[in-house]
Amino acid sequence: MFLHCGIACRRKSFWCYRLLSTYVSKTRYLFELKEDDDVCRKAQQTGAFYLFHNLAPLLQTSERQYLPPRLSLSQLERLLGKFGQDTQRIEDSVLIGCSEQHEAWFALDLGLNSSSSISASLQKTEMETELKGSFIELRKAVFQLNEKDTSLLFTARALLRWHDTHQFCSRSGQPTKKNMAGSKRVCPFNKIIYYPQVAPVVITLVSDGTRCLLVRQSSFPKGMYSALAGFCDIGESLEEAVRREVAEEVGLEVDKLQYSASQHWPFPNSSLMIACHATVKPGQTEVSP
Ligand SMILES: NC(=O)C1=CN([C@@H]2O[C@H](COP(=O)(O)OP(=O)(O)OC[C@H]3O[C@@H](n4cnc5c(N)ncnc54)[C@H](O)[C@@H]3O)[C@@H](O)[C@H]2O)C=CC1
Ligand SMILES: [Mg+2]
Repeated sequence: MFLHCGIACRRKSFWCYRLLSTYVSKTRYLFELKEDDDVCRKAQQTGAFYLFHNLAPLLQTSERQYLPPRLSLSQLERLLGKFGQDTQRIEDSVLIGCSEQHEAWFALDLGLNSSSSISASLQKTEMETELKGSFIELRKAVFQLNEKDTSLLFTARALLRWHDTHQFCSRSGQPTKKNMAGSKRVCPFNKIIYYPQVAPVVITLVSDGTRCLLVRQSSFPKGMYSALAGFCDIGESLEEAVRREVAEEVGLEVDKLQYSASQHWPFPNSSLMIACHATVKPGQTEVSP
């Protein structure tokens, strides 16, 4: 019976192994990196590092496009050495993804004051010269980056900012400690675990069937319009948030709505933008901002 089970299981695991897609294998590896500090530390040896300075990514220009250069661990250690920094600072890096071949990708901000070493912000201009690139505000660079780099740098910015602003336990007041991957912070005093926060936001294109409604905030650059957006309140469903935001901001009542797509948005804090199409009742199209 035992033998039979053993064979069956082995067969089963053989099939499981064979059937694992590259995507599933990558996803499980990322999960392991988040859960196991030793595996993550090992992954840094063969990984690649994206650099930031005060949340602005290091970018190089190539044919009117921006490309984020990647450094190996030894290149990063050499750089830190050159600027008189302790390699301990690498502990501040956060995991942002990995390749299909399991090369792990990390992001490190050299401009923010480090939490794991006493070193302060590194000089921006000197670093730009050394690295043959510029630290450019992500919001300004976004239209000259490809989709894959945008997504990685958005994740990196959001995670780096979250760690920078969540260094203390809100109950004990003690410094919290980040795990290697940066997927959480723990208070060593009372063991509370803090996970990176994402605020759900609805963004809705309202239409009366023939026209759609675009709006602008006074803070927008001249000529910029967008669909209606707003943060979800605690206790609300997605549908309730859309109805409330539309009523609050333009005084219209939503009749029907449909989910369309979603996107992570790291400005100013991490939010999940959930996009919907909404229609108002016929004849009820008087806008009151
Ligand atoms: N991708 C796009 O085209 C657009 C993106 N957005 C983004 O959508 C988000 C929400 O848009 P708004 O019209 O500003 O929201 P909103 O209409 O909910 O108004 C903002 C106000 O909501 C309150 N608020 C409630 N929860 C909040 C939270 N978790 N974080 C910050 N403020 C909170 C604050 O009082 C704040 O002043 C922003 O992050 C903005 O960057 C907004 C418009 C266009
Ligand atoms: Mg709004």
